Amino acid sequence: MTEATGSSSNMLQSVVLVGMRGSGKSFIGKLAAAALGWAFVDADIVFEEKHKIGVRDFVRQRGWPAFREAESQLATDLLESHSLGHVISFGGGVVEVESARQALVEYSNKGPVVHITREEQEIIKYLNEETDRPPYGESVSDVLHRRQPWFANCSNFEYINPVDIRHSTKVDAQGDLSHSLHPNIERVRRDVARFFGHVTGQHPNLAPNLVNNKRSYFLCLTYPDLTPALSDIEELTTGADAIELRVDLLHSPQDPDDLSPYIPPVDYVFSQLAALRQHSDLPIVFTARTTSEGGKFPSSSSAEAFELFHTALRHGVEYIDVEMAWPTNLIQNLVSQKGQSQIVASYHDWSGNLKWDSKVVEDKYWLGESFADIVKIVGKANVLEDNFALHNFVEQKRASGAKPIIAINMGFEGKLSRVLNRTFSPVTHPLLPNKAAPGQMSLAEIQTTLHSIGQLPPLRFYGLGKHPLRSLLPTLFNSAFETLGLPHHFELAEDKSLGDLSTSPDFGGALISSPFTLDVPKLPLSPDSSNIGVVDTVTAENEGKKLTGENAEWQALRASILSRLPLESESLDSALVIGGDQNARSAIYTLQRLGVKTIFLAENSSETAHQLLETFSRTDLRHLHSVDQYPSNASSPSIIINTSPTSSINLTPFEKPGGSPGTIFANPLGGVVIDMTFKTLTPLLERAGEAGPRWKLVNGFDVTCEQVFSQFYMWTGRRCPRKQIHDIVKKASQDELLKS
Ligand SMILES: O=C1C[C@@](O)(C(=O)O)C[C@@H](O)[C@@H]1O
Repeated sequence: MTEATGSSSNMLQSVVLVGMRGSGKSFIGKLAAAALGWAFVDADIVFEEKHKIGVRDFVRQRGWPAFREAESQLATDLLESHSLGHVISFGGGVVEVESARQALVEYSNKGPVVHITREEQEIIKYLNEETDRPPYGESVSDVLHRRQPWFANCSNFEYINPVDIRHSTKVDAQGDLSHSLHPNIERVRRDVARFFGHVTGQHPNLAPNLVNNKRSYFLCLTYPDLTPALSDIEELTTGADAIELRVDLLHSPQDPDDLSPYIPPVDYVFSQLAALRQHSDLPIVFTARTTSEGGKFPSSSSAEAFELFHTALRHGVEYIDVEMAWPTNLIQNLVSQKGQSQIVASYHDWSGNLKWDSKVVEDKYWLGESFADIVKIVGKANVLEDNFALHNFVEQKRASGAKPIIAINMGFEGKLSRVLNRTFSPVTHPLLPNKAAPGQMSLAEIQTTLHSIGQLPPLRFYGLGKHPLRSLLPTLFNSAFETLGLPHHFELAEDKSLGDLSTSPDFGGALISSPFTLDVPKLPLSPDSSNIGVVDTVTAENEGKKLTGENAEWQALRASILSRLPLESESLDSALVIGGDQNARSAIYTLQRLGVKTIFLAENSSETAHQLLETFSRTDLRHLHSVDQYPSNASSPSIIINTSPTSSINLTPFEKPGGSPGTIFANPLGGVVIDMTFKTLTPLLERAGEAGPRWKLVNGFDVTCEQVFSQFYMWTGRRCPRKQIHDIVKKASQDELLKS
């Protein structure tokens, strides 16, 4: 098996996909290419273009050996000619030829070769339904088993295709607030983006707060089997920066309970990881805590531990916790293979005898520092003063520009050290079956304590302007602050000016709705809000001294679309924006950023339309005076956004049942229809619903939820409790009073 690539490789180095026919290489490859903004190359298609004959016919006319030779020649050529900025998918049989295997192994020393895997039964089912490719002349299962070791040897990463084709037809949704109705699309897209962003180094999935030296936390999962807890992962991890998978605590339900010592089987560990990845894109801290350091992993089983660690790197795990007591040569080898992932060097002393000002601690620190990205030292406090000694040690190291350090005292007396620790504080959650260590606190408990001891100043956030859901905003933000134990407060300040509010040192930020949106005085703008020309959020840093104007709406639109857009919609040829008022700017910008080729704007005022055409002059934006002018020869849109409840555009074509105008809903793959009106169902959404279940419906409430998530993150640097917000908004949307 080749290993994860060293960090010196070029980050534009193309990604190569190998794996069995039917494992989903093209499907995952196209999603990966879209996420990276790279081009996708299907080697089979290049083969057909080059040889002017289909793969199936080539094999029929010239036989398998000739095909294999031509295929492996092409593979070697492609690795050279497309070595940068591409996602290249190779035919499953490429590994049958020795020279192609060698070329892949060589390539894996500089770029990612990803083995796409999928359950055997899934592959067989898929191939039984498919007739385009030449028959093997042997059973799929035999072919799979023969090639399996080659795939593993030639690749340095592995990605488990998360799409369960046996269930994928059930992915459907109506225009309801609940995200959980269409989880697969969102999860698959996010997971592919996370994995490929990380392994290419384009967007390493590392915790941003850790990088910026802000306070960061990881949640320690203590389940033997995560399956029953998966639906709670979002709630459990709210506000956290990473998730610790305590591999030593995993126990397969298929193994007897009393096996001791117990090492969870590799397959079990990585199927648990894959399941976890489907419920969170937070970075994972992969830990096999040994019995001598307080865990359950046999301390003498270094070979098994390092097999797990190397496999974790292959699966794109972001942080690996390596105890300093493991053999040096094994550690060094792992470090040399870490690629974009990071190593945490850890040392635990449970005895209660660890002295933070001792040579032992100093030596452990420098040992960890010599090979890891983060050093973790955990002792046990007997008295409160043990935490002061720990704190002094950390502050000294920090003052000398040290690497990030996690320093904790276990035990009840050690809680203060958990509150003061800044980097990756391990936290628990009330819903977990048990704590990973004595004295562990929840994230909310730590925040509340930080506030009580004067370390987390309360900030004030304001709602300016007349937001359509203004009566709800304080509840949304304040309940989210409360859940995370943050001492902040949100209030409406509709008649106040940003200038007056932002001079106060406790100013945390503001949300701005029209009529203020366009004339925020001389605020430095983020690149997005400056391109859009609309500010709806103000963030404050440096005790309010550094303000920035942001746009959360486009982020909300992008999230609403990406979580619903059919996975098969790989190229977005066209989209329709209805109405040209202020929201149209963020809508057009979102579509542009998503790579939509042609955007039609239905707006009856030529003046309004022309202003937008000028702003977005680099986009292929075409003006229509009405929706039914949508050209019959243009491809049907995959995304339709009605931007305004008071749109001047005539929506009567949508008003009568069955009356969908022209080709608007004709896209066979369906798509996403967003009506930013604050009604659960509008004529546009109703017509889209009639067009079939492939159309996913989004209303103003849905978009607002996403906007709140973005604003909350911009203000606090922490993820918002999503379900809680959804529930509040859903309840409100059912309230007749809000349906104005
Ligand atoms: O190393 C640590 C710290 C810890 O032991 C604690 O004290 O919170 C919890 C462990 O899960 C983690 O790996």
